[in-house]
Amino acid sequence: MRNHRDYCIAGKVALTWFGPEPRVVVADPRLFREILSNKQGQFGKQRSILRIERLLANGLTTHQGDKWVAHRRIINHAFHLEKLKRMLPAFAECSSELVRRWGDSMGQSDVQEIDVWPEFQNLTGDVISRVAFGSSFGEGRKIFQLQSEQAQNAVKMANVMYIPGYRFLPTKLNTRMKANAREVELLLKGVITKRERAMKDGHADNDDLLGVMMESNIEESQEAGSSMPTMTTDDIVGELKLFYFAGMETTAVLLTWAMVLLSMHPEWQDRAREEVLRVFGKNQPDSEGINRLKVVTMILYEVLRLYPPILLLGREAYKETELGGVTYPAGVTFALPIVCIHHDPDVWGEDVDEFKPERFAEGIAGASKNSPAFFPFGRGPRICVGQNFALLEAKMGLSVILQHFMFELSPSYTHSPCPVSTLQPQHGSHRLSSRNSKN
Ligand code: HEM
Repeated sequence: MRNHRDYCIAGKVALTWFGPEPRVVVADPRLFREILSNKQGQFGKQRSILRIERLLANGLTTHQGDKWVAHRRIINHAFHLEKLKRMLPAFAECSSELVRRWGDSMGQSDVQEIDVWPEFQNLTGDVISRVAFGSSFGEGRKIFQLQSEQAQNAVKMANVMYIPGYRFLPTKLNTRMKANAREVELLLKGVITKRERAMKDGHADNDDLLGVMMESNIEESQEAGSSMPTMTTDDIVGELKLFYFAGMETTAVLLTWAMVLLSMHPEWQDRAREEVLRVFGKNQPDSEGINRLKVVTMILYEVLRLYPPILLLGREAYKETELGGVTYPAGVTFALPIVCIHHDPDVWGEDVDEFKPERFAEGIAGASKNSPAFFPFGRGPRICVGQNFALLEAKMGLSVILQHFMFELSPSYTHSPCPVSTLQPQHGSHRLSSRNSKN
């Protein structure tokens, strides 16, 4: 290997040592795009991260090669905007339940402190349970609770991961994780078997994620001329488990930071509410109206720029590769810090750390200097399959809240974004004052 100076390109690439592998940190948006686009197929997901992800769910994020291609095609279909429109009533129902609960807990008073971070975790868990399973929402909810516990356990486990073989020891944590995994699997297989039976009998309601995924699984295998479905039941279980991990906390932190920033910038809160009331009045938001929300979209993009839920992506050179004029040996890992690119003054201007949704007035392409540098959902073939889902969910949630409440930060709030599995408010009890909107 050459000396580390060889690995620095224009001050935006630096070599660091993390664990047993050399890591190259890439903070140049052009190289960032080149790696994520992976046109020559030389980059794969970082193998050490894949091992941790597999502990939680064996799904799209951990698949490689042909299996990933086949699954991605089926899942893309399930997350297509047209399909998501059919799921909109489920999004609306969960958001309305949330504001109903907030309203009830306020009783006669005008002002109340609400800890929105756990509230949004519950909301996004409910949404994924309802959107994924439709009428089997009850089982979905139980799965969501178990998966939330699994995610917390996985963070604990990652902290002791460096002890070789530790995860195979019968510790309390390992035993609990195994028991949870078994229970989730049983519940999911039960829901899938029930749905398969209903599909055969011709009375399945296929407007949910599970139904759409099972339908496109059958279509895909028919197109390939195979009598066997492309995805097995175990594969579907893996993908459903993944949706909880990939989609729950990410969207919950997006909504949380959106509430924080709109509390800090009441002028933008007013503009967003004005838009929501102009488009929907007090009616339930519909997909046609959601498409017309320009201010709310600009706000969500700016929140994702300042507080990207996923801070860093990892790629590994699976073979010797040339990048920015430097040749790297196979096995080098590239750390792609989304958060650094999103806070680079050379890319966004001197006001980079300010909340200015107007940057996105002309869309994403025009928001940064020279070339697009907005990567909250990644980029290239592995780009987040759930980004339409997440934005629809966030727009629905925020619109319904704005229709019913005005909000400001509680005096007890301390601003301290903290990277856990996602970028979260460190002081978990994240209080905000809310009161009924006079509009
Ligand atoms: C604000 C919310 C979200 C953010 C910021 C986000 C971010 C990301 C990012 C950065 C990646 C790329 C990872 C990589 O390249 O290694 C990704 C992948 C993925 N996301 Fe999301 N995500 C969000 C919501 C969701 C939702 C709601 C779902 C599903 C319900 C979802 C499902 C997935 C899946 C399955 C992948 C793997 C794609 C693949 O490997 O082909 N995400 N997400």
